[in-house]
Amino acid sequence: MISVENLTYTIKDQTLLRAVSFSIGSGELVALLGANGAGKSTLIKLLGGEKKPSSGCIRLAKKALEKYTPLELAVRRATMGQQHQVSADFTVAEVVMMGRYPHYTSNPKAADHQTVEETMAVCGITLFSERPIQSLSGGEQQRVHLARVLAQVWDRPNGVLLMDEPVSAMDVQYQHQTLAILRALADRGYTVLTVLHDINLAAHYAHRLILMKNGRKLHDGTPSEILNERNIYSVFSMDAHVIVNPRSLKTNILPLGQRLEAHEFNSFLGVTSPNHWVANRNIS
Ligand SMILES: Nc1ncnc2c1ncn2[C@@H]1O[C@H](COP(=O)(O)OP(=O)(O)OP(=O)(O)O)[C@@H](O)[C@H]1O
Repeated sequence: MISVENLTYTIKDQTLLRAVSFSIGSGELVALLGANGAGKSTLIKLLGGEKKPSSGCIRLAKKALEKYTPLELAVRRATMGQQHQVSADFTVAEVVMMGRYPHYTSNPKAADHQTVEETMAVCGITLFSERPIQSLSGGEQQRVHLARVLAQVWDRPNGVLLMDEPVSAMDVQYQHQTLAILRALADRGYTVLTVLHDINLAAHYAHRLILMKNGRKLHDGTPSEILNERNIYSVFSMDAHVIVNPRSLKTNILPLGQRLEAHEFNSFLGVTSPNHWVANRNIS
């Protein structure tokens, strides 16, 4: 449904994405994982039309993105970015209705109101519907924006959802609930690409993972195919033990953690004395 060929993005002589290629079919939930600064958000912005590629091609249903009108794209492709700028005065229901803007001209129709109610219910925010968005907690606000983005393509099972860290502010229950919603939508025909930092959450719900580092795609496959100690180290420079969870039968990683020896800690501070940090803070 969405395909990317040799996508490169350069800004001010800095190449943030290098010849990235992949495709995601209708009915697939793909998680994009990688080190900080790997280029995941840049990729989502290119797919969402917020940035233009320096070279390469993005196709939606085999047609180049630039051949669609903005309205054709808006009713079919919804993006949840990391930052959300809405005026503090809007209520929760009004923010979710913003997702329906591409679907009506002057006033929302009955179907738009029904969509807003359904997506608010799915995201567990119906109780907040008349509250000003700014009065909600960070995780609650993120669920409102999730509902807004879902509302945009709710009646388009051939739609595309591009999500950039959609659960970063959510508690563990809502992290799982959100991924379960995205998985259910993919199972109904949506094409879903989501940036995540939690590898186990990604491995539990995604059909496929794409691992990135330094603007390149390093690994692409099912969780059981690509989550191994070598690949995890190559992307995150982190030792981890990989197991199959005996209850869920999903691939799980157990990070082995890091320990900074005193000389390593001091080297961050540019000093050599082992007791420098403690001595300067009068801590016994
Ligand atoms: N406008 C810009 N000018 C220069 N460099 C930029 C610009 N925008 C992003 N970058 C750099 O491009 C790299 C990729 O950024 P991007 O936000 O895509 O990373 P990411 O994989 O989403 O990281 P994170 O996991 O930290 O969110 C980073 O090193 C970032 O500092």
